[in-house]
Amino acid sequence: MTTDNTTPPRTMTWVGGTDGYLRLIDQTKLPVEFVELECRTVEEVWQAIKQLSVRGAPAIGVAAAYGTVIGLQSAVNATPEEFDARRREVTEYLASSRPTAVNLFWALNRLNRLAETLADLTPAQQLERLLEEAREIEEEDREMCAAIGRHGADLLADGTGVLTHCNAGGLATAGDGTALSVIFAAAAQGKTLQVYADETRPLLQGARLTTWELQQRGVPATLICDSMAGWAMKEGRISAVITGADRIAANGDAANKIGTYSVALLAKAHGIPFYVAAPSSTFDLELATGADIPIEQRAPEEVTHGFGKQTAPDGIGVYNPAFDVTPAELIEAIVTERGLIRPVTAEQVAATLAAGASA
Ligand SMILES: CSC[C@H]1O[C@H](OP(=O)(O)O)[C@H](O)[C@@H]1O
Repeated sequence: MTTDNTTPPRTMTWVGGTDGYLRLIDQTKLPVEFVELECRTVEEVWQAIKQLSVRGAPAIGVAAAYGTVIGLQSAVNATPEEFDARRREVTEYLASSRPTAVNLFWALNRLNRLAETLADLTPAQQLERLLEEAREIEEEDREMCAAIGRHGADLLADGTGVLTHCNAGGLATAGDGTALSVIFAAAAQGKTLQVYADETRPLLQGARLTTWELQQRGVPATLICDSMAGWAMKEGRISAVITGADRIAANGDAANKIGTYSVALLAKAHGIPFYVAAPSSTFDLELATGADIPIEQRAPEEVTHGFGKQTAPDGIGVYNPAFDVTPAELIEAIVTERGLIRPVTAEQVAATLAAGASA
């Protein structure tokens, strides 16, 4: 619930039936404007993911699932062969939107695997079933967020100063978030927390989105520049760090927003536990380690012209990786909907994910 006891706005909502559309909060406009986009073509969904109107690994997966349904609407009266060809075209197109968050590929693969079992149905019947699966993916994510909160809340003691990086809140998921779900759950236990939110350059998800969510929920929050995290730790303001993740390898190495690795090193240097919160849909067990996690490189203008103001000379070279990888040995525990992965080892990852039933 928000401070005025209302339910927080949903990151996205499917409107209608198989001929419906996806309505989503345009996160590039927050926190100054609350604007919702109506995506009625797969190109609009692709663009919304690419430009971070919808962002955050789980939210990207849910949006891509609904985007697949939208992309198939034009083929609902085609032959089964044409419908299948269109599905492969649409899912490959959506997969090209962003490379790092594995939830995107996990959702698309889930729909494709389901479709392969529906060959006896007409395209219209298949589309009904694919929409049902997209709705299921959304609902499961909501439930995983809640379970992550339950499993992680006890990690944060009353009076904790918690640092978080980027936004791993409700806006990044279909539910209450991952890292923020742990914070919301701990606050709901009556604990007093002081959250320090890294602004998270260059796109400022922390400054724009995490602070907005925490204010909505009445959780005390302080905004800091990314460069202030180490000093805040040195001053004793921080006693725990928790972030989200976009792709976690089989050994527990975790890709997350650029700057997370630096924060994890700072936490280690100050003896502060560094936690990652993520659902099982964020794990990529085909990767033994984080060495091969694809890191998205984004446009130089995000650094030199952030939100319309030029802050660097024309022609300067820019390096703008959107993610980095934190090695498992820097992570105290990974909070999943199936419990804590601690210690963070390949064996513990496998054991926890095999636990199956969400708590
Ligand atoms: C709950 S996943 C959130 C995760 O996604 C963010 O990346 P982006 O804003 O580029 O989609 C960031 O890495 C967050 O930790």
